[in-house]
Amino acid sequence: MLAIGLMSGTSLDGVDAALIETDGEAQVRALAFRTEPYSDSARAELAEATTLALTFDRPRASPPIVAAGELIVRTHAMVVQKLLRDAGVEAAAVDVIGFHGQTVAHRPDRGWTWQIGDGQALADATGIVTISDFRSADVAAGGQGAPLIPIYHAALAADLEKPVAILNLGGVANITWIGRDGALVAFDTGPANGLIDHWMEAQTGQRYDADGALAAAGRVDPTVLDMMMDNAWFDLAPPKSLDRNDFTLQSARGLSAADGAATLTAFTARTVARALDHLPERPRRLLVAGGGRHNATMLAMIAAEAGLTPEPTDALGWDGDALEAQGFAYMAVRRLEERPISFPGTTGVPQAMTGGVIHHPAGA
Ligand SMILES: Nc1ncnc2c1ncn2[C@@H]1O[C@H](COP(=O)(O)OP(=O)(O)OP(=O)(O)O)[C@@H](O)[C@H]1O
Ligand SMILES: CC(=O)N[C@H]1[C@@H]2OC[C@@H](O2)[C@@H](O)[C@@H]1O[C@H](C)C(=O)O
Repeated sequence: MLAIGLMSGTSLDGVDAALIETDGEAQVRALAFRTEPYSDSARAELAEATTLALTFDRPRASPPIVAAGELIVRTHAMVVQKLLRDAGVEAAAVDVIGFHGQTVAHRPDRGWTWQIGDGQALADATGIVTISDFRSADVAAGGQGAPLIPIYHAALAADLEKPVAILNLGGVANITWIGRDGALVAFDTGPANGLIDHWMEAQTGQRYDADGALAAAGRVDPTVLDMMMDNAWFDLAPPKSLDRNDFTLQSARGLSAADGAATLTAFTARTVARALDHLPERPRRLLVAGGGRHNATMLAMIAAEAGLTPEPTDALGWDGDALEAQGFAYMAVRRLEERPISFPGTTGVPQAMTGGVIHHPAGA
């Protein structure tokens, strides 16, 4: 099948869109990828929606969040058109879209997770069958609803020596471990770039610490780092997942811009090292995807803390910026075929299950 995957991640940097050809099993061919950055005003609107959503005890239609959802659909419909144009493919040739939407709040402990962006509206706008709301069925069944990407990681890594681990350094970090027998263990490990981005914005007005240059110029404050690590969440055995706002900058206040960047980057590295302790067996390789793989300081700190050299997935021919979007395309195909996307070892759901709601375009 030809499938498009659309991901708007926790960093709120933009919409990632990927076109792949896949059988929903071992075969995956990446055909096209692009990112549509959000404007500053769109980013602000989405950030406000997430702040508001977190104050709710359950998802409910609130005008600013409804408006943010419409913004999500408009942006995603536009990026689908651009992706199709890049690829020289007609909408009619595409079998399905996997539409993650934007997580505004993730509260599996309260029995819900909330991704905005109406799947029916996107199906109608594009004329393509669209799968949305990938996480809710898993949470309703008692799972964490995240991470979901492990089944895609497993497909990509089919021919690699095991055990192997794939680390995504997005706003939040998550790890997938694949054992010799194909067993999957996956969970969120802590913040990746989210806190650093907030720190950079507040301290320097820049959106992120390009290449980790500011962190490289600072010194890690060991007391602040210890304070940040002093959190029982890191001792918790998987399955576990995070909301992008579960950690704050509180402990770093008062540090210089560079020392804060260094300390927050070291925090990400140490939480990754700590996550490796929860794996059944040490992986032979640590492959790394997501925007954080461009941060040389972060990668060096992970190497030092974890004793494993993180290898960007790009060296294997897997575009580290595209994996999440490709993953939702892959999961959309699996949804159509009723194949599982979440597992006891990945989200903690009692039994492997599929997920996502199918929307057929109006008039189709
Ligand atoms: N050149 C770079 N140097 C340092 N950091 C970078 C660079 N490029 C991207 N990043 C970081 O990567 C982040 C975006 O990563 P990515 O797109 O993987 O996150 P996301 O998909 O939004 O998040 P999540 O995976 O949590 O949903 C940026 O916010 C920035 O912090
Ligand atoms: C609730 C939610 O949107 N979680 C995201 C987030 O971003 C990274 C990490 O936290 C991961 O658990 C998940 O996304 C990826 C794509 C996943 O589900 O695998």
